Amino acid sequence: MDKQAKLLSSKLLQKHRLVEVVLNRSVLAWEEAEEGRKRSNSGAAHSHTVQVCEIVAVRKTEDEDDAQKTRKSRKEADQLHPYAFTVSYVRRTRQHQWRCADVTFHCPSQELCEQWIRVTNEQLSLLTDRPKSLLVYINPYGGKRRGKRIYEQKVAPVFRRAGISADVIVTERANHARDHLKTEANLDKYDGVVCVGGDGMFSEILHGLASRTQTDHGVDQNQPDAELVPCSLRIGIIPAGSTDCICFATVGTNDPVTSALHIIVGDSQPMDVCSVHHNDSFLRFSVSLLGYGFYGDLLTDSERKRWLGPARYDLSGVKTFLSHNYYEGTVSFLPAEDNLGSPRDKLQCRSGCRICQHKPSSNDQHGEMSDEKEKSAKGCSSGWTTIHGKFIAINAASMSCACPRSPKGLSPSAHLADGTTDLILVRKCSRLDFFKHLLRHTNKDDQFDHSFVEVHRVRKFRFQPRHHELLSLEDLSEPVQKKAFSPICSAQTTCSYSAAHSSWTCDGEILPHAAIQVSVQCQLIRLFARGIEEQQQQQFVFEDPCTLWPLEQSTN
Ligand SMILES: Nc1ncnc2c1ncn2[C@@H]1O[C@H](COP(=O)(O)OP(=O)(O)OP(=O)(O)O)[C@@H](O)[C@H]1O
Ligand SMILES: CCCCCCCCCCCCC/C=C/[C@@H](O)[C@H](CO)NC(=O)CCCCC
Ligand SMILES: [Ca+2]
Repeated sequence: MDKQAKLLSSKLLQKHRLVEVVLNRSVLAWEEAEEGRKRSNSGAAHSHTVQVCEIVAVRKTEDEDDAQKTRKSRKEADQLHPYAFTVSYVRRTRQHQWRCADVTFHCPSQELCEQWIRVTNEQLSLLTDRPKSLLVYINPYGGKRRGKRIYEQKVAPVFRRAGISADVIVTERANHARDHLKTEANLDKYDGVVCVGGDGMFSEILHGLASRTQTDHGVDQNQPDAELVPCSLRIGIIPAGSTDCICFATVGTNDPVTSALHIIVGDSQPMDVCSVHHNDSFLRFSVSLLGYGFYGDLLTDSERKRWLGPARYDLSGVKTFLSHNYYEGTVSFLPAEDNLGSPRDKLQCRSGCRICQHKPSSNDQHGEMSDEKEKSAKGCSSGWTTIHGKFIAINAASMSCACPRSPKGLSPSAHLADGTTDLILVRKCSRLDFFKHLLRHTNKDDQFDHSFVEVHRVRKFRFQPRHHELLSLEDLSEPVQKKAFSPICSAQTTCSYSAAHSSWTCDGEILPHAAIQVSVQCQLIRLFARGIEEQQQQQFVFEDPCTLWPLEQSTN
């Protein structure tokens, strides 16, 4: 099929200028017609192109405001073009933000106007990746408690314009969305699930959808080696939380309208999910940060300060930094040797990422090894690597974890969908050194370029706190009881403290066990996103802005 072949071509009026408008299978384009340019003595024609896949909707222009505006200032030529249609499309503005722009074309006859609407709609109906029906969950208490307003004022109008129907559930308690998805929701009715909230709310949606998928396929997710079935419904994230790192790292900005437009155009971004087990029982899934030590302590403290909103992280951050705790334990991991990238290669995961498209060899898919191979690997340490040490932080980042606080993230070169996680080990060091390491998360310097930091790209890892190594297997099945904090001032020049153990934060939730086994499930879910676009793909538009809507409101 020739994508360039013209489906329609007409001379129409746009803002009193006669323009040549062309539609083919991939593009809608318009530029001032030659006669118009001659008349107005303007030089070279400005041409405009919109990808058909980025058209939001086309409709007859019936809006009274539009009609009145044009009637008042009608010139002779306009009166010859009394019928109009409006195309709403995606316009890139700054820093990965998208807006919905409108352009209106006036036609000389009703037939021509209707033909344009019909043929454009026919092309849109061929875009089968676009969702028509969505199930939306809103957390009214996430972030600055603006989820409901953000959805109603910024997102619902764009969905309506695109002809998307949405069933909306405003959650009434924590885990409402998770439980509804797990057992009640009739998922056959929907083309996707939308989460309005932060990373914690996203985690609920992920758990509901992934667990439901395993149950429907008879897969027992308690088995650490079970091959999990990918979820068929995509998830859209409308950011309305405190960190929103999953949205930021998959879209490049935390902006509700941009996210809504990625949903409308039917984008699809596969994403790795870590499954976390304690012995043979499933604990949680993680897509962003699994952190022990610094981030575990920070999150534990910040949970008590939820009432402070996003500022709780700053306060708990300072407090945790000043405590300067370290923890002893053993980390074992299975390196992703066949992966194309490495954590320090400075290759960032971007839209259409080559590394995420590379499939690992069949016997290493999902990072799985046969039991025998794995056991022997552990025994002779050829596959698994074991490190014993005292750590200030152990972080596993399955994606960059970029967020407004740290625009390049915890692991700037981590990939969204390569089947690996970046395991970052920060050993005991002075407060000043740890501060320097943290500071590098906010600037261009390499946060891994310290003697006390190492980073490994892995498919699986385990952690055993030292405290537990002396216990029997039966004891290991008991939840870890947090010991009374009993600081021991170390003999170092700087004062560090060793409590018995920390907790793991798993995408912002605290895990009940310190001894965990983690396995990356390659591309278990898909988001309505496309990864961060390279800067040159952004269009910077300098001509007259067409109407951008919904009009900016101070809801964010
Ligand atoms: N109706 C509700 N009442 C109380 N808690 C809720 C409700 N709905 C969801 N939650 C819980 O609120 C927690 C926090 O929500 P959310 O992630 O949206 O915001 P946040 O914590 O401010 O942002 P972030 O996770 O990005 O830091 C989630 O763990 C979720 O389980
Ligand atoms: C001297 C200045 C030092 C500044 C250091 C900044 C380092 C920031 C790294 C931020 C990494 C965030 C990773 C995201 C994790 C989310 O799953 C989780 C839930 O939303 N949020 C946090 O853990 C919230 C984590 C908040 C950390 C402050
Ligand atoms: Ca990954």
